[in-house]
Formats: sequence, C-alpha cells, structure tokens
Amino acid sequence: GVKMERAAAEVDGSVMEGGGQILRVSAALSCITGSSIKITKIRAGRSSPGLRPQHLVGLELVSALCSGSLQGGSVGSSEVTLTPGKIKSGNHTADTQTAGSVSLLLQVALPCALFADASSQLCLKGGTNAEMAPQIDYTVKVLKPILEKFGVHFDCDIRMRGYYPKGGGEVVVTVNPVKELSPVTMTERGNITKIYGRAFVAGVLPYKLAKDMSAAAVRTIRKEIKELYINIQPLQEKDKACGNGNGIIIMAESSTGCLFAGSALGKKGVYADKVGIEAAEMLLRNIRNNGCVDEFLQDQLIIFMALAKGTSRIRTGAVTLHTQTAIHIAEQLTEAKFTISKSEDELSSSVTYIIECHGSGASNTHL
Ligand SMILES: Nc1ncnc2c1ncn2[C@@H]1O[C@H](COP(=O)(O)OP(=O)(O)OP(=O)(O)O)[C@@H](O)[C@H]1O
Repeated sequence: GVKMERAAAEVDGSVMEGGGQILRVSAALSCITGSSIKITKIRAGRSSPGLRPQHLVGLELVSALCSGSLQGGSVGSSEVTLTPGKIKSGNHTADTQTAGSVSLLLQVALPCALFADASSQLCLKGGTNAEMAPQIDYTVKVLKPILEKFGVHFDCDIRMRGYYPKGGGEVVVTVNPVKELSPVTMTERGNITKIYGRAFVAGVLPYKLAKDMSAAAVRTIRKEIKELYINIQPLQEKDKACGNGNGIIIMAESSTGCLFAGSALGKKGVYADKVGIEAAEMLLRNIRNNGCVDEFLQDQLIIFMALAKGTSRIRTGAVTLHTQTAIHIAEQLTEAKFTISKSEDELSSSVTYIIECHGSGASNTHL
C-alpha cells in the first residue's frame, strides 16, 4: 500500500536572524523528534543567500546521523526537506572542505548524537578557529563544562588545527548518549575568580605576534580588573596545525561556575595588539553585563533547554537576535515554552534577563 507521509512542518529560514543557525536548530530538532521539516527561504537575510557549502555539509551530516533523506540539498539551494529516520550511533565523518567551522558542524550534530542508542564518533574537518563561529577552544572550555550540567558528556580530540582560508583542521568528538537531559539553573553570577587563555600563531607567522596579542589583552583587562592574575599563554602551534593563522581566546570563571569568553582572530593588515584588545573588550563587555552566560553561549544553550525534562532558568545580559531566533524555532518544532523576563537590580543599576524554559522532555527511546 501507499504510505501516507505526514506533511513536513515548514520552517521559514528568513525569520529574525535569518542565517545558518535556523538550519542547525531546525535540522537537529527534526532528527530528534523524528518529524520531517521543510526549510524555505534559506539564509534570505544574508548577502549570499541559500545554502553555503558548510551549511550543506552540516545538513548532510544530520541526515546521515538519522538515516534520513535530504531533498534540495545543493549549494545555493533556498529550500530543503529533511525526512529523518532512526538515529545511528557509531562513526560519522563530515568535511567542510574549506575553513567552514568544525564547531558549527558539532553544533548541529551533537544534540542528535545524544539521542542515539550508543556512543558516536564524529570526525569533523574544516576550520577549528574560524571567524563568526566558536573557536574549538570555546567549544571545549566554555560550552562543554556548561553542557555537563544538562547531563551532556562528550570528548573532543583536536587532531589538527585549521584556519582561514585553507581549513584542513580535524577534530574527533566522542558523544555519549543520554536517556534525557536535565534542566539547568544559572541565575547567580558570583564574582570573577579566574581569567586565562591562549594566544596562538601557526605556520609562518612569528611567535612575537602571539606574545603581542597576549600582552595587549592583559593590559586591556588590567584597566578594569586589577586584583586577578591573568594568564594568557602565548603559543606557537607546530605539527598539529595546517596553514597560517593567529588568534586569541580569553576565558573568565566566576565563583558560581559561570564561564565567559572573548576571542578574536588575526587578519592580514591587522596589528596583533588590536586582535588582543578586541578579544579583551569582548570578554569585559560580557563580564560587565552581569549575566551568567556570554552573548554566544546564550543562543547555543537554547536547544538543550528546549529538550530538557523540566524547567531551566538562565540569567543573561541583553538577549541576542540569535537567541530569540533559536527560541522561535524551538517553540515551533517542540512543546517547549520559553519566557523572558527583565530583572532590574537597583544596587548595581544593571539590567539582566531571565530566560526560562519549560522543556519538552525529549526521551531517548533507544536506551
Ligand atoms: N566569537 C564567538 N565565540 C563563540 N561563539 C560564537 C562566536 N561568534 C559566533 N559564535 C556562534 O556561532 C554561531 C553563528 O551562527 P550564524 O547563524 O550567525 O552563522 P552561520 O551558520 O555561519 O550562518 P550565516 O552565514 O548565515 O551567518 C552562533 O551560535 C554564535 O553564538
């Protein structure tokens, strides 16, 4: 007989932020909920609309992870349909072929692999420290410890670093499945107790750049935070790096276990000092806003809040458009309900927000 397919839920890829993140959140949720989705007007908000190679590779990875089928998946495409099947554990490989970010491949694949019947090894190739994406060090040092609060456990082996424009990086991520995710509360900022980081050069670039980025970042942070020892290690990447690159990431820890970061990458014609200052200012801005997460972690946690069983609460600074977009998609594709409330603290005259989520309580039927 003819199998009647339920009509795919339609996701408008042009809403709000209108970028690649809509694809990742909706594809991962389709995979986990087992419901087909059709994404239209892909990246209509961007100057080069449609699927870029790295987005396509991410969608293909998810489709492979869930034994699904992907229709309309070609570079430039403005519409795709994903029909998911059973989530498969084991080995999966994805290669952006460029400096397209491995962290963003993980962003779409990780939630899916959590709902497999056994552990997964994801071999992800591309840029490890790329623009407009989390540096892999962010994923390991900031995202990973916070995700552990949700019950998410993964291991990331950085085999090779890769930078713009060549890419060539490789990470192998081992993901353990979960029965369900726990809700998380992060509402107490506490005091900043530790600031540390790394400033790197790779390839033909001189070590002095690493030292200059580090020194400029330390000077910038010192102006505002005087009482802490700041250790930003200058590093020369040797064998485990492909091509030329330089950059910096600085992390801050609070007494209550919050983590924040500021980061930047070198570009042709930009002084190392400026790269260091940019990262330091990003970190300071995120510390000053008195939230429990930085401006990037905010949007990256939304899908986990939406899947968790129970109520999560996270204090943030200004809610980003990326976060609002992820919430919009999560509410469309799951039973999760989010509310954002403003909280004014008269003493510090700072305004923060609490993002509260009654999660959908996704349960792994394979465990
Ligand atoms: N400096 C940074 N540190 C940590 N995370 C970052 C940083 N910059 C960007 N991100 C994260 O990377 C993701 C970028 O998503 P976004 O949709 O903007 O990019 P994209 O997939 O490259 O698509 P598009 O090309 O359409 O913008 C977000 O989750 C954001 O939080």
